[in-house]
Amino acid sequence: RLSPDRKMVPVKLLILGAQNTGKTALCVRFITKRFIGEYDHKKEVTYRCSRALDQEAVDLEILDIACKGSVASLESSIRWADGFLLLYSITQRLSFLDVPRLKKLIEQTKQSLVVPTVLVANKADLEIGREVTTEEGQRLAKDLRCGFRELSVAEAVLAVEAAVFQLIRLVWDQQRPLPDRRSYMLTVRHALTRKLTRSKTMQW
Ligand SMILES: Nc1nc2c(ncn2[C@@H]2O[C@H](COP(=O)(O)OP(=O)(O)OP(=O)(O)O)[C@@H](O)[C@H]2O)c(=O)[nH]1
Repeated sequence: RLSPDRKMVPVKLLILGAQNTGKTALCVRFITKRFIGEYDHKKEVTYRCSRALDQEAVDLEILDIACKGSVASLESSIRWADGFLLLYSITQRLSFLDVPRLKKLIEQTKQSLVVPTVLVANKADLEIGREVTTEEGQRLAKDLRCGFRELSVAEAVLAVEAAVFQLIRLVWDQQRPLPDRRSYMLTVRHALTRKLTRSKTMQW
C-alpha cells in the first residue's frame, strides 16, 4: 500500500479531550488490553507499539498529553501528530461541547480542513448517567468531518482497537500518493462546499 520507506515511519497519533474523559484509560487499554481504573496524575506519555493491520505491520506512537500543558506545547503536539482521537464522555456534556474548539485548533494548527480524526464517545457503559445521545455524537462527527465511535473503554477492548484502527486507515488514506486519493479529494470537495454554503447562508 505504501512505499517501503514510508512503512518504516511510525504512525503518530494524539489523543485529545477534556479532563476525565478516559484518554489514559484508552491508551493503556489499547496497548496492554487491560482496563486500569485509576491513574496517577501524569505527565505527558508516549506509548509505542507495533500492530498488524490489513496485512501490513504498523509502528505506532500514541501521545497522551498532560491536561495542564501550555497552548504552545499543545500546538507542538498537534503539529507532531498524523491523526487524532478526540474523546468526550457521554456522561459529561461539557466534554462534548469542548470538541468543536479542539477540532478547530487542530485544523488551524495543521492549516488544513482535512485532518484524520476519529471522534470517540466514551463511557457507554454508564447509560444511567448519559448526558449526550448517540445521535448528537454522530451529527457532530459528520459536521466536523470525523469518524465516530461510541464505546466503553472499561468494557470493550475490541471497540477500542477498532477506533484506533479506523484512525490509522484514515492516516494511511491521506498519506497515499495523490492519484489514489479519491476519497481524500471527495472529502476536500465536501468540506469546501459546506464552507461555501455556510458563508452564503450567512450572507443572505
Ligand atoms: N465507567 C467507566 N469509567 C471509565 C471509562 N473510561 C475511563 N473511565 C474512568 O474515568 C476516569 C478518568 O479516566 P482517565 O483515563 O484518567 O481520563 P483522562 O482523560 O486521561 O483524565 P485526565 O488525565 O485528567 O485528563 C477514571 O476513573 C477511569 O477509570 C469507561 O469506559 N467507563
